Amino acid sequence: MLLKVDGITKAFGGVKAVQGASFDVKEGSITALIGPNGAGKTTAFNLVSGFMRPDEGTIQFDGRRTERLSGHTVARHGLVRVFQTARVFTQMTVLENLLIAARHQPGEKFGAAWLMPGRTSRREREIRREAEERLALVRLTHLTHERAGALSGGQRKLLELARALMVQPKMILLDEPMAGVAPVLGEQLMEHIKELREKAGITVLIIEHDIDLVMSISDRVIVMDEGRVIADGPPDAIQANERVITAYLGRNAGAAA
Ligand SMILES: Nc1ncnc2c1ncn2[C@@H]1O[C@H](COP(=O)(O)OP(=O)(O)OP(=O)(O)O)[C@@H](O)[C@H]1O
Repeated sequence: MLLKVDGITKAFGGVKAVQGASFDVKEGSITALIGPNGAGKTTAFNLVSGFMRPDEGTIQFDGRRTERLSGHTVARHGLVRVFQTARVFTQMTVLENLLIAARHQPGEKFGAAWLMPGRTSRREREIRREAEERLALVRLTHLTHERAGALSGGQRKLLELARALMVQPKMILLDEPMAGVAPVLGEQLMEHIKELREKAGITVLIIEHDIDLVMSISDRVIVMDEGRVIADGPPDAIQANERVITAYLGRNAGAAA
C-alpha cells in the first residue's frame, strides 16, 4: 500500500466533516473516492495532501508518517494534489508554467536563469525536455508557446496536470478533474490519467461525481457518507452494494421531496 489512512477525523466547529475514516490506496492503482455532497471527500483530500491536519488519526505515505507535515513537504515526498480549479500563471506561456513548476523539485537550487535565452546548462535542457514530454502526454504540444491565459478551461486543466507531473510524483490526487471540461476533452483527460498509470507508474486517487466514468476507469472505489467510509471494493461490487445505493438514493429521494 502506498497510502494508508487510519481513523482520521476533522471537525469544523460542530460539523464533523470526517469521522474516523480509514482507507488504503494500492501502489499503481487508480482509486476513486466517491460519495454524496458533503460526505467529506474534499476534507479527506485536504488531510491526505497536508493542507489540513487531522484532529485524530494517522496517515502514512510511502512508508512515512505524514499527518503532521505541510502540503509542501508532502508534495516533496511525492504526493501531489491537482486542484479542481486549475491554478496556472496566465501571463506566462504554457512551457514557462512547466519550467517554473520544476523549480520546486528537490535539489533545484537555481533561479529563473533557464528562462533567459543563451544561459542553458545541461540540467536546464533536461528540464525543458521533460516539460516537452509532459506536454506531449497531455497533447498540448501545439500550445507550447501560447500564453496560458488564452487556454480554454479544459486545456488549463490539462496544463495543471502536466505541471503536477513535473515534480515526478509517485501519487496524484485529482479533485473532480472532469468538472467544467467539454466532453471530448474530458474523454482525453481520462485517457491521459490511464496513461499516467501505465507509462509513468503513477498512482491516482480521484474524486469524481460521474459514476459511469468512475466505474470505467478505477480499479477500486472507496465510498464515503457523512464523514465515514461506508464501502470499499472493486467497482462492480460497489455498484451492487446496498449501503451505497441507499446513501445515494436516500439523498436523492430527500432532495426530491
Ligand atoms: N472549512 C470548512 N469550514 C466549515 N465546514 C466545512 C469546511 N470544509 C468542509 N466543511 C463541511 O464539512 C462537510 C464535508 O465537506 P466536504 O467538502 O469535505 O464534502 P465533499 O464530500 O467534498 O462534498 P462535495 O461533493 O459537495 O464537494 C460539509 O458539511 C461541509 O459543509
